Amino acid sequence: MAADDGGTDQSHKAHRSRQSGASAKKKKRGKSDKKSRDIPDNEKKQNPRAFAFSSSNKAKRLQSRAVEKEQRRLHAPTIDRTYGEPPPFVVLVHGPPQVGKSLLIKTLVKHYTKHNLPEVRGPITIVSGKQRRVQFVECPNDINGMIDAAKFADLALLLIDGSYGFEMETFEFLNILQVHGFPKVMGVLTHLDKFKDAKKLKKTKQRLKHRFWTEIYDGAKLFYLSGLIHGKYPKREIHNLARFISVMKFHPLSWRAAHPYVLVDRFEDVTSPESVRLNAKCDRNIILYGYLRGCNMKKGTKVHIAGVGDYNLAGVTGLPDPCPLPSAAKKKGLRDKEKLFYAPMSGLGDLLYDKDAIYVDINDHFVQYSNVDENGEVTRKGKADETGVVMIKNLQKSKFGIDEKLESLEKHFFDIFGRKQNILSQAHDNGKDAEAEEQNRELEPYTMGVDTSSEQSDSESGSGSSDEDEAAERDVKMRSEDDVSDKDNDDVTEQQTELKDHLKERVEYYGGRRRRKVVFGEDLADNNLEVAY
Ligand SMILES: Nc1nc2c(ncn2[C@@H]2O[C@H](COP(=O)(O)OP(=O)(O)OP(=O)(O)O)[C@@H](O)[C@H]2O)c(=O)[nH]1
Repeated sequence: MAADDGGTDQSHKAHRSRQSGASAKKKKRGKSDKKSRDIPDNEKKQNPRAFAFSSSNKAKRLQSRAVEKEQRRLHAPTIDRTYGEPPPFVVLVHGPPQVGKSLLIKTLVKHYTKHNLPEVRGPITIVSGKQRRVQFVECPNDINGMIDAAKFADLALLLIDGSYGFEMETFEFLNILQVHGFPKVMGVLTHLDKFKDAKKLKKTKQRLKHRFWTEIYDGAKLFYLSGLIHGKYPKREIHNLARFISVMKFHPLSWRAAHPYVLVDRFEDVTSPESVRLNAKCDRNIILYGYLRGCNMKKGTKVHIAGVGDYNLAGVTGLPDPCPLPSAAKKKGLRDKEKLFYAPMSGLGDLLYDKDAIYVDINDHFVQYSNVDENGEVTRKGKADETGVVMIKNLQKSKFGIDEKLESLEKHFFDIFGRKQNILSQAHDNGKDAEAEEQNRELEPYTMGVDTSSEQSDSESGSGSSDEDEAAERDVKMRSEDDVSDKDNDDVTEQQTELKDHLKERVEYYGGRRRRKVVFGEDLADNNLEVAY
């Protein structure tokens, strides 16, 4: 039929879009909106005034950002030549005596590893994240120790007794840091629980913060540890500090990056006992263990051991990492079991690596003793004639552990991590300050001398900021690391020349011991002394 043929080429009537009604209106509105949004760029340029900044603040911000970007571009790029797993970053904890250095390290180690550290001795390596290890070191209280420590610190935590104020040790150390490339520096105020009056505490915090900023650079990080809870610093504050350390960016210092150096975390005397017996002062063979930093070390190089002298290396050997990074591939987070640490000098950790052996320390309650009891009977049956069993029995008989042996060696030999008496204090004892000290000795402990009251009134006047703690916390949370660390570095170099010509030292007895207080220029002029609480 004809009707069937026409079926294929039948022309349909075109759709007629609606000209009126709700949907037509909506369509029209959509089109006009689109038009207004797509203003072409050249149109904007034709009328620049219409698109200028409406806020002067915004304009200023944008301009300074542009200048900053430009300046950063002009800086010589720092080349990081390290490859493989980077060695742990060294966090040095420095401060005058009794300020809380050991306690801070113990609390930080507890935070990271959930283990209690019995004592702080030598470097303590911990895994702080999937890609990062940190080594905590307590700075000795003498000037030689400070000089050595300034050479290897990547970050220096300067502990300051907030209840007393700045002490000379802090400024001496800052001066030493200046000539060692100035690593990152952060301040930590302790003993703040000694303040009874909250208002006074707030003012002192602010005063110390501004003084810290003057001495280092504006905006230098200062943490507050408000007191002790069950003999430890508060968890929240330690969490913030640890977070800051974990995310901090460390820029390689150029001299260090070009020279190999090792921070020794363990050493061993391998001289044959016979030659020591024959001559107690014979030349010793010492093995030093530690992470190699900077660049590669060649076998024949001469090395300088700080405080000991220059020596030839008999050999250099690569050992398995005693505290490896967790395998990043498998898991997202860092599980509790993997939180590793390595502190051979502090008596923490189960594994001890030697050149030719690994010592495994097993907890007593996991050990099946096969020792012979008092009656001569074997308490638990084992194969008595096996060599391994005999060796273990011999070990059980040994009177002195490896630690005691090392200790006795140290006494006779040298003390790498020694805590010698403060050379400076000795000098002062003998020198010009002896008189002043003698006078101060007559004063009661806990008294501050003549001008105490004037400062008290001084610290009461003025205004305090209430939002410092919040700001610190916020800072940790919303950290834009790149900007901050870059700024830090720039600021430090700018300010290095301005440090510390304007301060004086005052020796006094406070809190039952001798302290060297820092008195600043303006305080001297005003005859103002600081008061604690
Ligand atoms: N009230 C109070 N006591 C603190 C605070 N910080 C530390 N201490 C106490 O100060 C004492 C000394 O602490 P340490 O950690 O041994 O100080 P240190 O700086 O390692 O001391 P040295 O190794 O002798 O230089 C300890 O008894 C601590 O409990 C604090 O913020 N408030």
